[in-house]
Amino acid sequence: MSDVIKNSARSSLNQQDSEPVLRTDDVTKRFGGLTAVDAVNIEVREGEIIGLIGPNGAGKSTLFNCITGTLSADDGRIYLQNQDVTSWPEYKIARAGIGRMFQETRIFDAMSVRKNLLLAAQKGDADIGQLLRRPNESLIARSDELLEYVDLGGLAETRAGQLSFGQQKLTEFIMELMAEPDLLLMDEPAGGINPSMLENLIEYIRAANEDEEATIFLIEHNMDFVMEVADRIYVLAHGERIAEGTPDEIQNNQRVLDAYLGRE
Ligand SMILES: Nc1ncnc2c1ncn2[C@@H]1O[C@H](COP(=O)(O)OP(=O)(O)OP(=O)(O)O)[C@@H](O)[C@H]1O
Repeated sequence: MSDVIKNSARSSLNQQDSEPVLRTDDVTKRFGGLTAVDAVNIEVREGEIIGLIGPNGAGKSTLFNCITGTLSADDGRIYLQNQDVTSWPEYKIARAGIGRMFQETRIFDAMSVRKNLLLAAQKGDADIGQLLRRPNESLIARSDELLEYVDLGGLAETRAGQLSFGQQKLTEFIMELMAEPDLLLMDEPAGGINPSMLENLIEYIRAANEDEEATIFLIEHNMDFVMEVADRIYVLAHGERIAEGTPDEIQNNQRVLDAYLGRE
């Protein structure tokens, strides 16, 4: 599996022509006198892997929270698949096709990996008892397929609490994919992952992107990781969008370097 990914040249996929899955139009969020997100415009197109970086306190999490409806934006608009979702509640945005993977894992330790995956696939009004007692075959097949993806094939019946932190993160990643989101937001996926596993994680994210057509928007502090995995990167500093470009462009952008050195 990983060889397939390694050998497949990163397709340019004509993403420039694809539809925006997510678009923010001058999104602004204030906390008292502090403008945490200041008229930020971003666009994530179908099939892209987009990075969101910036120094501590730049407004990255606040922007994510506005997109998912966890916080409501004070100004500006947010569009999901061209639909204005700005004032929608969080549950409705989640149902509209946004998945979110957090830094800390949210797995049920006492349940098997498989049950965690099946639960993650549930739609809002599913009968959970029924889902776990008599899961449908296609969901089981999908959970098997995704477990193979991240090389956790043998662990379906293992109690999730027995997995290592890295394995739990991978489980959480495929839990999100079970629900087939139009857009997956990932909050520091590389955080806490040991260095030897980082290359694998990059391959898994790319595999999901290429084979599952998952569109991914991720916050990341690990520069090597984000430069390798992302097609394009947005940079925030003090709530403002200060740059957008390919990893090469961002690495050579003086304004970005200054922001990280505290010169902004
Ligand atoms: N609920 C809140 N109430 C008040 N201020 C907040 C709140 N949430 C965030 N802030 C402030 O807004 C600014 C942006 O914070 P945010 O967490 O979005 O930044 P970040 O880029 O995600 O930072 P980090 O990389 O450190 O996680 C910071 O100054 C932070 O202190």
